[in-house]
Amino acid sequence: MELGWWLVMAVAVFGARALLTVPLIVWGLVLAVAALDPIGAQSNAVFQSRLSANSGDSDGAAAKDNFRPLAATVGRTDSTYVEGGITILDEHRPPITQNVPPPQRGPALRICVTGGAGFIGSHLVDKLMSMEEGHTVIVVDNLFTGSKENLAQWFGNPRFEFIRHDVTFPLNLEVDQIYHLACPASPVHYKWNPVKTLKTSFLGTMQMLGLAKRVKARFLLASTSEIYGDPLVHPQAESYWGNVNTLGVRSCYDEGKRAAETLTMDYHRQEGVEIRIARIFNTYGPRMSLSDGRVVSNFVGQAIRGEKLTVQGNGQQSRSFCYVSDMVDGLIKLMNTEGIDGPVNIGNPNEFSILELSAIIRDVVNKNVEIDFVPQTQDDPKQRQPDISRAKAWLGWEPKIQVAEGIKKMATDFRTRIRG
Ligand SMILES: O=C(O)[C@H]1O[C@H](OP(=O)(O)OP(=O)(O)OC[C@H]2O[C@@H](n3ccc(=O)[nH]c3=O)[C@H](O)[C@@H]2O)[C@H](O)[C@@H](O)[C@@H]1O
Repeated sequence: MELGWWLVMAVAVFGARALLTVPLIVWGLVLAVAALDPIGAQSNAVFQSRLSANSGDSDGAAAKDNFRPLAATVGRTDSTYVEGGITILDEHRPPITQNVPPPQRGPALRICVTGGAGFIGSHLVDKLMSMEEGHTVIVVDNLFTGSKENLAQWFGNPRFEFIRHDVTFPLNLEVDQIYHLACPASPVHYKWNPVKTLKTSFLGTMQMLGLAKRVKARFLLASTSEIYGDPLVHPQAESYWGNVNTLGVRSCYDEGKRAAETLTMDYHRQEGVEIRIARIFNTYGPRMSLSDGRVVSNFVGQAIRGEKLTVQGNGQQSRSFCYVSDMVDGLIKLMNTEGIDGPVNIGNPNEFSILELSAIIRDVVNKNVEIDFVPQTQDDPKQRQPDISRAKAWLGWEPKIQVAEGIKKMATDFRTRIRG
């Protein structure tokens, strides 16, 4: 019988729609046979040549251009894969689950820096982002005292993220390390809203320790020399328990950080969280806020503007000043050194009275400014000098930058910002 009659009969018996499925079934059978083809490369070559023919390109290059480029799939550079002799487009690729070794965990870490938009925090971020390991850095900051400008160079970098967040509230992140710096550190700032300062120290540390526990991250607390209060032992070693007024105007910060240290140790002892406690002594450098209120930034700003240097009290009280790059190196060493078992002072043991500091700043920045003696603030510690034996022994760290050199660098930055 002629083919036309067969067709008329088939439509009458099965209907037109069923008839259309026949070519699809035939095509499926062809594919199945091809899958069993022992000479897969041959079928592949046929497939490739058909692509080439369709594109009018004899060597297949133009046809390949139609494929989605493949990014990072276990060393492959093309955008097809061959299975059973058939080349399959990338978008139809099944998940690769067999015969591929799991990705090796490299030294690049996901690192959270709370308070990363602040003075020390932003310098720490710069250093972490610049390290050859290729770390990803996630800054968490509510911008109360910090500023996005301090991080301007990193916005748009795929290894950098910024989260505007108040650390007293819960936060979920997947990270390997947490540097917890978030808290106002200038007496002017922390005394402005003491209740919030205490909440930030305690609740903020509690939230971030909870996160460290959940994701098994190593946690570094930025504590402070202020936990020694008005010290009766000089210089201050980590073994000294301090002399703090629980009721004074500075207590919100001092006692807040002392409670934060206790909480950190308890999360370590009770929950097994890997912790580090850095007791940070007075730190200075470029990028300090012009309205920070601390002595070095006040004096450098005043000297540049030609104003009198405001020495509080008689200027005989002492501090030991650490340049910010030394501080950041110390923090990173502390975080990454194994076997640390207790707090570590990070600071520069070179001690100066505030009057001596004013003389250095006049010498380096502006010899023509005068001193203005103004009232002393309540509970101001009379002396402070870190004993850094532990940092030397445990971390192999000690500061390198002398005060005059550091103040020169800081003055360059302040001049630009003050004079524009
Ligand atoms: O810079 C820091 O890293 C430290 O700053 C403060 O501690 P404090 O030592 O009181 O810092 P300043 O406010 O810079 O005061 C240092 C001394 O300079 C004096 N001062 C301050 C400002 C000023 O204009 N003139 C002046 O004589 C103060 O009376 C004080 O004796 C914080 O409380 C610490 O947590 C922080 O670690």
